[in-house]
Amino acid sequence: MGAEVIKQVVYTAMFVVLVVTAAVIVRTFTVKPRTILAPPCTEDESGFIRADKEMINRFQTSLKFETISWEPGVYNVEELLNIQEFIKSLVNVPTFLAYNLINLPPLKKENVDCLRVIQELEDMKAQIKYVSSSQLELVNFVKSGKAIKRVSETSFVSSQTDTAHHELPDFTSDLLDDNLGHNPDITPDCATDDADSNTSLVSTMSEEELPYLTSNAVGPMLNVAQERSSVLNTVKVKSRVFTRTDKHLLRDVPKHKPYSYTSYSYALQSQREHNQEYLIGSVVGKKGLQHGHKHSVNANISCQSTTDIQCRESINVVLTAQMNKAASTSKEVSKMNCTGSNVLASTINSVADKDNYRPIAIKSSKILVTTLVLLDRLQFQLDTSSNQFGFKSKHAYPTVHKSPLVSVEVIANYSLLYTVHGSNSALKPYMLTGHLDVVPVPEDDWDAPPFAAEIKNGFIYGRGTIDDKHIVFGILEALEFLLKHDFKPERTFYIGFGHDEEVAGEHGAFRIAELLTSRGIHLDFLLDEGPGVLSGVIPGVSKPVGLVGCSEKGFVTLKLEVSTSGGHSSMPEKESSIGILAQAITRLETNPHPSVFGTGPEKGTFEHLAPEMNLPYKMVMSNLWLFYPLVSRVLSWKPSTNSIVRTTTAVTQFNAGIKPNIIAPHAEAIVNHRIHPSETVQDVIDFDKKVINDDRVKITIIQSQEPLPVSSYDDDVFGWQIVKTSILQVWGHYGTVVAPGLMPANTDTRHYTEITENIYRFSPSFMLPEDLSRFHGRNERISTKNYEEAVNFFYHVIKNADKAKLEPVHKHGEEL
Ligand SMILES: CCCCCCCC/C=C\CCCCCCCC(=O)N[C@@H](Cc1c[nH]c2ccccc12)C(=O)O
Repeated sequence: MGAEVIKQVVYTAMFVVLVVTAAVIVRTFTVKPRTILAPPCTEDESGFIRADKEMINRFQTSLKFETISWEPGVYNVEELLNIQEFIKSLVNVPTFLAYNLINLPPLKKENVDCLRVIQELEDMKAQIKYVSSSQLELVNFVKSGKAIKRVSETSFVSSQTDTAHHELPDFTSDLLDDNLGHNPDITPDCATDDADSNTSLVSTMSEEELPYLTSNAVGPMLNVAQERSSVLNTVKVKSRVFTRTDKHLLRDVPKHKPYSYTSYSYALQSQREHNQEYLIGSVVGKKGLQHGHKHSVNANISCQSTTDIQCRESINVVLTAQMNKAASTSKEVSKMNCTGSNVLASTINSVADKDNYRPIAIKSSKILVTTLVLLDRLQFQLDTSSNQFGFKSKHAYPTVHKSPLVSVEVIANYSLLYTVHGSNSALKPYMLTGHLDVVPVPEDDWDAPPFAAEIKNGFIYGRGTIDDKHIVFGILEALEFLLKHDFKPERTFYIGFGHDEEVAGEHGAFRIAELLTSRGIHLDFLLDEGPGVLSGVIPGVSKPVGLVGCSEKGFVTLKLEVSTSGGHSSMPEKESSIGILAQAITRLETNPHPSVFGTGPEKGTFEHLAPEMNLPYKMVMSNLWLFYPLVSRVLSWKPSTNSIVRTTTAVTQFNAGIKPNIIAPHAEAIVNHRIHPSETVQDVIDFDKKVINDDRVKITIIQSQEPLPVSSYDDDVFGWQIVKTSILQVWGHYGTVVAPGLMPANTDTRHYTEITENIYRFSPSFMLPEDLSRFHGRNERISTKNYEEAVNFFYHVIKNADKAKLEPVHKHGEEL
């Protein structure tokens, strides 16, 4: 009886194994590859855009002007010093660090630490070029003709410039020079005979001479030319004067050091309660010979007043008097400290003295500045919303910027929204997005300097090459090419370049999306950065894979805190805050969130790729119904593939302790989870609490985002087909296959979910496994060939998307 049962069981088992094996074999050999829609794009095909020297050069130039997004937050002095260390490492590279240090109440003099940091920052500024946020405010002010209201009280402190290299024009000078001549009444004749011959006049700069202006500043600046004469009451003083430093004239502003080529702007802020208006005056000048020579300068002094009549009158009178005085004593002018810059500074100071205005000095240097506001706590708020971008889009892409089909809007001061108007309003618009900012470069051991855009062995090295400037400039190149070749789109499309993607896009992409929503715009699809063409990254596939992110993981950043009583280290308790927290962290790391492989778009990845895989993989991947646990385990081995099978856990910060002999009363850590689409923020927190299982560990949410919806990757869906076809047109000749996938990191797309259901994430970068660590890491680079491919990819996207629909597709592929 027993033997009979065993026999039955064995036979049944053998039968099951046989059936399963047969099913596996049948399945392995019947899964069909997905249809390739488009023919590969060959070099002779009309429309192929060749990356000539100029194109590469434009891209290189863009890489030299970086805007680095710092995580906003409150930093203590030590942290600030670390940041400072980093900033120091940028000295001597043509990099602009755009940041604001903001803190509000006045600095207490007795706060030695704070003063020390500020002094060091000041010293540091002598060596670094900054991009000014205040410049834009100046421009906006001039444009609007009315006051700029500031949220907080701020003082603008200038930076200095090393003139030796990377000469860049000062756009304030251009702005203000244009104003000269509006009021010929006040043109005192200052000294003219002592000017050094090396001193060249700061004359009005032509557009051609301003190639590196920030696009966001250029836009409003150029528009302003026609308007400004009518809205401003301009006082012009053109003079040749002598200069020394003007440090004693600047109130509310730390001392300046001598400078070599600088322009100045001064503003008065009304202190009247409900009347916060600005008066802005500017001096631009170029200093002549140094070292023992007279410091001659050719200065243009210009003053635009606000709508505050009293203030305006006041400054006009004082300025006129000052300049007349300078003119009448021209030979003595250097002695009396009547200088191009300080005439205006002293004028403003006198007005301030008598009329209760608060002077604000903006000393700018070419493309410049940081805004440093001194505060009374040992803390500084780093405000990343004031970035500027130094790429020459307007000049490098003249057809785009002059085309009547294209309109450009500056959003949230620094982001850009292009609308390319199509002729057929029946066609739903689409959108291409990218971002202008980059992450910092903490390491200095790159194979080529991170901000020099050097080409080595066919690769352009530089921060931003793959994240994300190849997209920004790829799009602009393609559009320039198309418009030059008389492309007139039928379908309207938008191009959005956010300025703060690296710190979550809360200002840039958010506002762009908000604007589009307010206009009632609904998009057919949107394409943003994402995985790319991956070669050797996905196990079992030898062909390159064009992986398109059809969903994006969510995230939750948690703060874990433990507080204990602390005390003397000679009499410790059994457990410390550090020990308790370390234990919690260890528990989290040793208990990863469970694999949910196959419940999100990663399933589609393998459905698409199984037919392309080598035999053992093909068998396994074609039969996920059987091999799920095995595949999930194998994918968990490598960080890149592990990221798609589960919610990941990364402990990113740990802070505790004050001194070797003090028991740390407080320890805290930051944990960053990326959430798989089949889980929620709450699921993650519940899991963590269970794993930590210690009430002494306080958990708070710093920031979170639920995973994003999964966009359709059905072959009938227009946006998916556009992206897929365009990938194949460019990379098809390598045998590339396209597959949907899950974006493991976050992008700006989360801000656009209300205006389209179809969001695709794909970066036109060809990546080998070792390239994945270049994102935010060392030696970020792109080959010149790849950059050419990126441009051609966007060319095809724009061309393909202009069709009402793509050719019918016959579908293959099935559920695995
Ligand atoms: C079998 C499949 C294998 C899958 C392999 C996956 C390969 C992935 C390849 C490339 C990944 C590219 C990652 C690029 C990331 C660029 C975006 C980025 O860096 N984002 C940052 C910053 C960020 C953006 N938005 C937010 C919102 C909230 C917090 C941070 C951010 C990031 O994600 O941290």
